[in-house]
Amino acid sequence: MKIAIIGTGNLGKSIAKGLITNNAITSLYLTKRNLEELEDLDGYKNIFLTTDNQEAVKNSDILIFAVQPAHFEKILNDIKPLLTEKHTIVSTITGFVIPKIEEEIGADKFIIRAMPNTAIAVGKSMTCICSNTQGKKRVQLAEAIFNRLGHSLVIPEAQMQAATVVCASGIAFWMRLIRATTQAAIQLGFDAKEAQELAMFTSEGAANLLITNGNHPEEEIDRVTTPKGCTITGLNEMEHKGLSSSLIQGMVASFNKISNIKKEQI
Ligand SMILES: NC(=O)C1=CN([C@@H]2O[C@H](COP(=O)(O)OP(=O)(O)OC[C@H]3O[C@@H](n4cnc5c(N)ncnc54)[C@H](O)[C@@H]3O)[C@@H](O)[C@H]2O)C=CC1
Ligand SMILES: O=C(O)[C@@H]1CCC=N1
Repeated sequence: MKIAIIGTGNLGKSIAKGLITNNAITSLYLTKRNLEELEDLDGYKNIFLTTDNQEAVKNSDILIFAVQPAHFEKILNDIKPLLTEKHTIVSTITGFVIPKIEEEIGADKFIIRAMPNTAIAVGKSMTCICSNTQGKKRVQLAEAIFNRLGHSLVIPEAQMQAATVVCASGIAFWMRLIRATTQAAIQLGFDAKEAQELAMFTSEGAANLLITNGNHPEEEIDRVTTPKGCTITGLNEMEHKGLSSSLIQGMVASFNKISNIKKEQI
């Protein structure tokens, strides 16, 4: 696959690392305004670093856009004359809806919106995907790419804003939970390194129980909560302090912020 990542910042670089580690490329063009931060990716076979988006577009078939929302429109305009039948446009840009992309480059283009997360760097991204009418013909291609780099789900575009919060921002939310459990483990007597080890692998185990068994989280909780025991005592105290409620309210606030990002683009 001849892939270009237009805007190799935090997310773009994570995608690049995932693609390289999984041998998922024939060639990979990485573009960025300042290439210094990509030095560690220099020198790999078939990887090209450039500030020239047009060069990347000409030499690639799959174009993954990972720039800030405010920069996307101008970049689309710059590369529009170079787009041909061979190109599949994959946008990871938050809040930039397909009708707006079609307005810039035309509804005849194969347009996919993908919402991955930074765990794509280690092949563990939960990526949601949707497309325009033309892009439906290439959704399977997008699924194939993102399934190599984790797990993917095709959704209607109307759910993309929610997917951004749950999956993309979700990495930060889960990190904070892991950090908080690490802090608790330190208070309970472990040194910092051990505390993080306990927190990381316990959260991995919890997620894997659900992935492997397909159970509801409460079924797994019932297996752990001994009557009159320490687990239910801790859980109830967390809920008295608003654990579930604060997570839900935070995610709804995050969702509402995306509506403002969209308005800022108009
Ligand atoms: N960071 C994340 O976890 C996620 C980000 N996103 C979306 O991905 C996009 C990028 O986010 P980040 O990587 O966090 O931002 P970032 O600011 O780290 O990366 C953007 C990159 O684009 C480059 N850039 C700017 N103008 C350019 C141009 N004309 N040509 C080529 N490169 C250019 C910048 O130099 C920068 O390296 C945003 O739209 C964001 O909403 C989506 C999902 C997850
Ligand atoms: O925080 C943000 O706005 C972007 C979108 C999801 C992850 N990072």
